Amino acid sequence: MALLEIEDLTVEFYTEEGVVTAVEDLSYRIERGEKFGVVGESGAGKSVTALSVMRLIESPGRIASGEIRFKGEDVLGMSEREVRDLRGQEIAMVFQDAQTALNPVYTVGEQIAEAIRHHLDYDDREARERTIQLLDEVGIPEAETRYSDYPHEFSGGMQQRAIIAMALSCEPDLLICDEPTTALDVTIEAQILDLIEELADEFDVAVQLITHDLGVIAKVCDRVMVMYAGKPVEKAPVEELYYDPKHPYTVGLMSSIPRVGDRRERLQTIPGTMPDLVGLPPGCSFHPRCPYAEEVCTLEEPPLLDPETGAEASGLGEASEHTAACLEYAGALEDGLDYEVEIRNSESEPRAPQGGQR
Ligand SMILES: Nc1ncnc2c1ncn2[C@@H]1O[C@H](COP(=O)(O)OP(=O)(O)OP(=O)(O)O)[C@@H](O)[C@H]1O
Repeated sequence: MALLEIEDLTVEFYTEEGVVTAVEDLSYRIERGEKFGVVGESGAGKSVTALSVMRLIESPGRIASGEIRFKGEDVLGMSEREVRDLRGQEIAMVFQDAQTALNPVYTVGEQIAEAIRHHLDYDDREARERTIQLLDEVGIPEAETRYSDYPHEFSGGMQQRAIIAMALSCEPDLLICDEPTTALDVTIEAQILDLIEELADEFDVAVQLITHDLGVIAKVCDRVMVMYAGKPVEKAPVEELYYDPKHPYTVGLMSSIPRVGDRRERLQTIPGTMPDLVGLPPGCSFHPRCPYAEEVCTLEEPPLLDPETGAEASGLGEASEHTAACLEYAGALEDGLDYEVEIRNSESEPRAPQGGQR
């Protein structure tokens, strides 16, 4: 049994424009201690997926169908009280904006200590000691003194460290990080990613890392799911995704991995934008932006397939599996996919493939 199992999850929002299917038939699993990345452009459904796991989807949204199991327990069937315990003690979440997660009127230390007192049976002194220890572990210098600082006295990076300390304070088994470094500059981003990686190993906590940046996933994760318009389009162990991407959308994302110091607009190499989720294009949702699309792509919607055998992926899939939702692997494209992956071994990080031209 995996730590987290999501099966055929569909989440809808009832808006004035119509029903928005933000997530559709999504399945994935996260093993204990695994670092799992979810990547895709804005609006792909990454945050909605994470909020569903925490049962935090609010009106006008609802989980229309599917199953969510955490340690085998049916999350959607839990009482409110059970869900609160799940959020406090088993799954913690770190958001992009540390400022909104910290209350400006309490000191940083008090806020973390309060979370510890609330979730674990610690008295005031123990909670304070544990907080100082945690602040130290997340790399806040002079943790004892900084305990009494207010959030505004912390830099953005320090605030995010404090939030991570708070998230870890109740010893969760899963830490969901939703764009944890988007608001930070590149150097601080790298430090926070290192921290998340170190702490995941030290605290033996699984991580679901959500980002629009494949470079971030490469640094931290073991396995990755690429999402497009509410659906998974590719799932693979991270190295395989980098060296042998199978979906044209993934190739486009990789071509736009920014290099250090490069703040250009990301994803500029994939022309077009995510489709309107109220009226998704027929067939493959990516076909209007895909350089390899053929007529069949406007007619048929590809499921996740094994690129080698063309077999349809079953439900949650195996952790080692590499699958992609492209009709090429059903043998349906006449001209095939025509891109090459360029690997430069002189670089320490895997490099982007070069998208091919027709
Ligand atoms: N409260 C809401 N009301 C209506 N639609 C919503 C709401 N929240 C999300 N959606 C819909 O769900 C889609 C997916 O949103 P989601 O926040 O999961 O995307 P994302 O991949 O996390 O993007 P980002 O990187 O911008 O956070 C949105 O484009 C929007 O259409």
